[in-house]
Amino acid sequence: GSSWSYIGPDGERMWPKRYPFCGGVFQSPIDFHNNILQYDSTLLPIKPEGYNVPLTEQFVLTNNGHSVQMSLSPAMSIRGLLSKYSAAQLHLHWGNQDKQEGSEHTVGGRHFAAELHIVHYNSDKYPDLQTAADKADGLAVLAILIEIGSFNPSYEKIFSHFQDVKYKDQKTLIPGFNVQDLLPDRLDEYYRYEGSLTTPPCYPSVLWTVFRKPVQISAKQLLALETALYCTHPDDPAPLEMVNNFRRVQEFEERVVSVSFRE
Ligand SMILES: NS(=O)(=O)c1c(F)c(F)c(S(=O)(=O)CCO)c(N[C@H]2CCc3ccccc32)c1F
Ligand SMILES: [Zn+2]
Repeated sequence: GSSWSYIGPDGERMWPKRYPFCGGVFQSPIDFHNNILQYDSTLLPIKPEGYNVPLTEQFVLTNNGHSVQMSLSPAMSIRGLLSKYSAAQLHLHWGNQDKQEGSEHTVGGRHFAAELHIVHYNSDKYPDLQTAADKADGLAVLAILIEIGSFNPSYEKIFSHFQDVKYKDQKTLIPGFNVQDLLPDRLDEYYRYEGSLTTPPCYPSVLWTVFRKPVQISAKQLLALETALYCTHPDDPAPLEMVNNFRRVQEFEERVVSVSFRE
């Protein structure tokens, strides 16, 4: 029941009034353009561990009113960072059927169709996501840019359940699958910077890894994402479609984005 939205009186321009960090430093998302990128040869490939979750396990898919989120197993983690980061949840950001440009991060000022975020917390230092969420070294989010192309059977393992989570607070169970199949194949090529949660409370606690290579889903899959879900409860007299749930790119002065790739 958080009191913020992406549109209207509680929209992103008003977030800082209730959530001061949203008007603070190190805010995300940002635009990746040439004169802020710096090659860093020390950046290691991201190494997912425990991502291949057996069919016998289940993920909880929830409509939380802002996005559709899938709980992840704490047995899932990523290596290659200073600490071990354990997976907590994944969720998506997208546009609408008339403007299919709903990614949060942009490249050369261009939006992708959508963006997947896999949220991890520093499990070397903190017991859970809530404790880690407001700590400077608390979170690591993997961002996967999504473009229109061929049908993606891995994303379909999530998308095929949208009819069961149409409305706020609805949940359903998804059999385990290899979450690594949601990632592009090049885990060694990415943008890296210190930023924030892109939703309130906007804590500046996120080490962002945005993969250079986008993944593809079909036009039909993207349309399902853009038209299936509502921000409101089933009985709400004023239903609100869950569309355009992306924050605009933030000012990025005197900050550098490290890249793990040359040209
Ligand atoms: N784009 S993003 O990766 O920054 C990001 C979101 F975009 C987003 F929507 C959520 S949420 O939990 O689904 C809803 C708002 O908290 C979270 N969840 C985070 C926000 C802070 C927090 C605290 C406890 C549990 C989850 C989260 C999030 F980290
Ligand atoms: Zn997100």
